[in-house]
Amino acid sequence: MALAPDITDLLARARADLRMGVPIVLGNTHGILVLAVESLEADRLQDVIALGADVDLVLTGRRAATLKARAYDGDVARVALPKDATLRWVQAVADPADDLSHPMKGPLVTRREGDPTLHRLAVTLAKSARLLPAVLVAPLPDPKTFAAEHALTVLDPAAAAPRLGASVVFDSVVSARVPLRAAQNARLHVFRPEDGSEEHYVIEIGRPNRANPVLSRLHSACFTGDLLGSLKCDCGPQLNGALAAMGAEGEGILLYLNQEGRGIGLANKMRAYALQDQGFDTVEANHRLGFEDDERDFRIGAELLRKLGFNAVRLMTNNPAKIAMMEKQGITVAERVPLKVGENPHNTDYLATKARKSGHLL
Ligand SMILES: Nc1nc2c(ncn2[C@@H]2O[C@H](COP(=O)(O)OP(=O)(O)OP(=O)(O)O)[C@@H](O)[C@H]2O)c(=O)[nH]1
Ligand SMILES: [Zn+2]
Repeated sequence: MALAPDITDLLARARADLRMGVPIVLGNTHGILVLAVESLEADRLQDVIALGADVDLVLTGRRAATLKARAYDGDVARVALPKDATLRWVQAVADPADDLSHPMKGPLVTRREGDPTLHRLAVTLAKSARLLPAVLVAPLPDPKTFAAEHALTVLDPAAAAPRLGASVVFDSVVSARVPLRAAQNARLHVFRPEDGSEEHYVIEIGRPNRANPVLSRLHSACFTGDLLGSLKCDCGPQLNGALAAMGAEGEGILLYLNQEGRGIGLANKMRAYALQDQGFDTVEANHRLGFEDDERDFRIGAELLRKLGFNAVRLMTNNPAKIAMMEKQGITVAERVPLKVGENPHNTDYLATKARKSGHLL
């Protein structure tokens, strides 16, 4: 029946549940109960332990490496939850904030037997909810009944897994004229993803000919740099520089993608900043939190360009990964236009790290 939620709707509901600290159920005949560590509450932790099953604290391989725990499953590690585990302990394993001041007392016992497929899916879901990538998992012998008794969202893993990795489909919601300082003939388009994730915006300057490569920028949201004028990165000057260049040419397309913190969200980016104050660089900080260097889905940029009728760009970037992904998605990068602005004493190391570790072009 069309009134019932489909798998995309259920995934959006599951993300909201995890952010609120509500458990979800993955699986139909065999299944698991999943709770995000970031939103875990003490009474829910006790309830999970009281189920009496072997509970796992599932981390990414990156976080496990920092904790020197064996990740038998490669990209994820299943840490056996001690029966006397406290909320503080669980949070300290997941969150690196106190790694240096209160090093974990190990060793952490990780599981190697059993199938980690559902555990991996649970971590992916926590990431897509912009939470720390760490979840508590308890096996459920009868997931459907358990979910019904506790009014929990149930996801069928066979349906959920492909949706989590799929390209997002967008609806064009509205567009209207917004005269900008950099270009008076600008329009803002709002695109809404059908999976319930963040909206993205496109600023169209002039009326570029769809048959020619358009001057473009894929700009990732940076609240601190774009709005506050943070000196820790170069985002604000890049945003303004790109708009100014498009204004000077009389046309261009700036995609403002709400992928804050290279796709980890503002809260996690601030966790990364706190780690950077402890001496870790931008890449190391992401890894300690359990993330990859860059968690953005660059397919979104290509998708939006295509929706607006563009197949070729002159891309303003220093990031070769953006160029490669555009090409892979079938958008021709006719030219790379360097965008070197905004270097200052606070971001010299950040920019140098990006050049050294992420291959950014100088
Ligand atoms: N996780 C994390 N994200 C950061 C940090 N500093 C800036 N960001 C984010 O990085 C993104 C900036 O990306 P872009 O401006 O696209 O930069 P880029 O990938 O280097 O590519 P170009 O600017 O096109 O060369 C924004 O989402 C920022 O919020 C950091 O230290 N950690
Ligand atoms: Zn920034």
